[in-house]
Amino acid sequence: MSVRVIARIRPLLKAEIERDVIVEAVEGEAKDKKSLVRIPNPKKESEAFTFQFSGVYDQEATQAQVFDDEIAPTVKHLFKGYDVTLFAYGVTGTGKTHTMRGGKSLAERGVIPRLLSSIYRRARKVEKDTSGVSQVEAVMSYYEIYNDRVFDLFEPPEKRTSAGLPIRDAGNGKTQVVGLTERPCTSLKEFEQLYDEANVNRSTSATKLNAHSSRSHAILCVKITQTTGDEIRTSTASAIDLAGSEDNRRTDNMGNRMVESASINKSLFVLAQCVEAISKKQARIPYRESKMTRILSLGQNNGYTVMILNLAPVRSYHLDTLSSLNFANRTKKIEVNEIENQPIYRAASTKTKIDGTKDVDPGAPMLNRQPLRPKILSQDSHLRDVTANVPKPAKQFSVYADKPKQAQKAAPQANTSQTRLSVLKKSPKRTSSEAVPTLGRPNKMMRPNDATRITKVTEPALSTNAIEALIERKVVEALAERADQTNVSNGDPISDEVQRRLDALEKRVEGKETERAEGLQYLLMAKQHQVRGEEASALKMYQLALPHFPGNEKLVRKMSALQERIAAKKAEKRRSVAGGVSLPPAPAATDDLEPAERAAPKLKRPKDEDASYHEHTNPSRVPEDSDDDFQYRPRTKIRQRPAAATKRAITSPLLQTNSARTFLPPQNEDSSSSEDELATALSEQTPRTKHILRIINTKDVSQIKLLKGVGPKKAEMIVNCLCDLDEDAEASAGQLRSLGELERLRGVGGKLVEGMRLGVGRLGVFD
Ligand SMILES: Nc1ncnc2c1ncn2[C@@H]1O[C@H](COP(=O)(O)OP(=O)(O)OP(=O)(O)O)[C@@H](O)[C@H]1O
Repeated sequence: MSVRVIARIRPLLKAEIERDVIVEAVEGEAKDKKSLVRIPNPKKESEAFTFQFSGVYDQEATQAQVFDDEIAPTVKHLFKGYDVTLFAYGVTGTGKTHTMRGGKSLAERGVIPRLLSSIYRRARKVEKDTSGVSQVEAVMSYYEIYNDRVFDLFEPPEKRTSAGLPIRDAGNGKTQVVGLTERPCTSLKEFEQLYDEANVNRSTSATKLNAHSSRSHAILCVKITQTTGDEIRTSTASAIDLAGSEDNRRTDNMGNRMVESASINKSLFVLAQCVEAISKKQARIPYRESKMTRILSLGQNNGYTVMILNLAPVRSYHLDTLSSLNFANRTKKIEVNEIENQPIYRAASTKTKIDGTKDVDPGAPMLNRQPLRPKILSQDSHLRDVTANVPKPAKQFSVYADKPKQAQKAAPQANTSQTRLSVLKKSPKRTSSEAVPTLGRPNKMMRPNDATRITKVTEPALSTNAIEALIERKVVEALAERADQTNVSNGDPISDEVQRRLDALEKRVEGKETERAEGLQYLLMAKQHQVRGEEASALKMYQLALPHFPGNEKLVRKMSALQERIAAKKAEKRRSVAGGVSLPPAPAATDDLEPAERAAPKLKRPKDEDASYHEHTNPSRVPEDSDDDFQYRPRTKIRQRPAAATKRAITSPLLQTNSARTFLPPQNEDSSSSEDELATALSEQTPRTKHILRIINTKDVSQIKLLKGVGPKKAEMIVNCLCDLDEDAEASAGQLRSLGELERLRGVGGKLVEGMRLGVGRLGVFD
């Protein structure tokens, strides 16, 4: 089924006024529930755009209503073994944290505490209904992604390492954070205490748009384990409060806030790129370009995914709201595999004693797979209806037989945990020796004379020895994994003196790298602002970057050119105002205006005042003069495409990815054509070349420097060149498409590229 998207419009805040409300929730076809969001066209107020979602909640909607209608139904699926992912998405200050966490009072409690309450209630019911035969346990982990680094929120900040926790792929589209604390949590009270304590560790700060703005993405995972006899079923509910995208023209962020903001915007930008790539069915989805997208794994993960789109109702958010709506519109079309986690069966590890009797090792886990089922494809089907009304498709594969045939006959829909439970109740409890043949295989692999066979139908494919070997391998793997995790979080004790020296060394190295990285971040942001025509903000960024590059004359030259340009524009504006001429809006963004001008009543401004929103998506409207007199000559030019290639302006992540198909003219498709060409070019490369280009195109110094023969200085140089290419109309947004292009970058050359290739080849991955 597809990702279920619901929208929630928050009430007005104190400083907002009723007549600024432009977003409304409207009834759709179903009269009992609102399902449309209506918002005016920023270019023509008389027109409105309408977006349809699975549910739309207006300003009056309560926390209970949102939870009961949209989230509560997922708990049932969680207990059937499906993973559930809930995430709140929206611009800063639109109510994500309010929706997910909520307030302290009962009525104000958000989705997360209500979800936990519901889980505990259901767990008690399961235990009661089975007279204690089924036991349910819940453990929690809670972490944040701050500046693209993962930190455990159950650990106090002073215990954090600057690099954060590593993440790795855990198969099935899941990503695992290594070394994360898991806290068992037996009651709602216990949860609330843990959750509140952990939230103190979350990075929040005041910004102009939100006094308690989340500066990180927070991910709460509740893993529930249901044990019924020898069957162990686990599933995880993940509740994610994403940080909100920020248009820094409105936040006035500076310093750390700006760096955080850049990181938040970048990850949301990657998320939007992922959604775009999925919707265009592209071969490469850029999940790996940000930790948040790797962890969220939208469209890769199995189970149920619900996105809550938080919206502000007022005009000041107009363009951001449209971008969010467009993003959500695409997200709702993403298909997610509706596959429950496979149960694990304990027992069945038998050792034959000398006297011929068998010894049971009850602790040994054994995988007992579900038969494969085809994916159910449906759009916007309601979660509640999925198992209730949609009949399970006929089993098309029989890779592993789950139970002896008799049991299957008694329960024809053997794929749900409920039926499995009922089978367990009906049939006498399995003994360990019976458990062996449950690992049946397809007929073509069956061994007719296996001594452990019980029924003719489900002959075991593996001998007892093979099963034991399999179990042993699994146990060794599990132990190795655990050891791996322990190593990360608790290394061998070392003396205080050594630790002190290590810390000092780490700080020195980190300090230098962070300094440079911070400087580069400011430069990058300055360039982004400049492309958008936000010259005042660009200047601020250059000013912040300057201390990181002392004595850099080129930077100083850039800044003074920019200053002159801003002054000239202001003078021109003053002249035109004095002359009473109403000029069309300058391409420069609103942050170049004086506050009084910014607050000027809409009527006095030309009807095209929101043009800045369209400029970035409509190539023909990119401010032509924005770069001309301010010389941004890329240090490296690459002959690539004809001059007709579109210039791609960079804007806030939401705005940029919004090709705004709903309302923008068709030529906007051009904005993505360079990406398409890039994807095609990349898909034609050899794996080794692709690997190198992928690393280079991350523009991440820490990754690039690891390529053979590169090192930190060269890596930085390469990143600088790529950033320059961002400005170049001929390049694909600073993305390289071939090793030839890489070779031609300043300071790179064929020898170095060949070295990189050999270095990658030596890893043996691509041979
Ligand atoms: N449904 C609502 N009812 C009452 N107040 C709300 C609601 N939604 C949001 N608010 C208020 O709006 C303000 C901003 O909300 P919140 O902090 O949840 O935004 P956010 O989207 O999480 O922002 P950020 O991304 O900056 O963290 C808060 O004061 C919050 O109490």
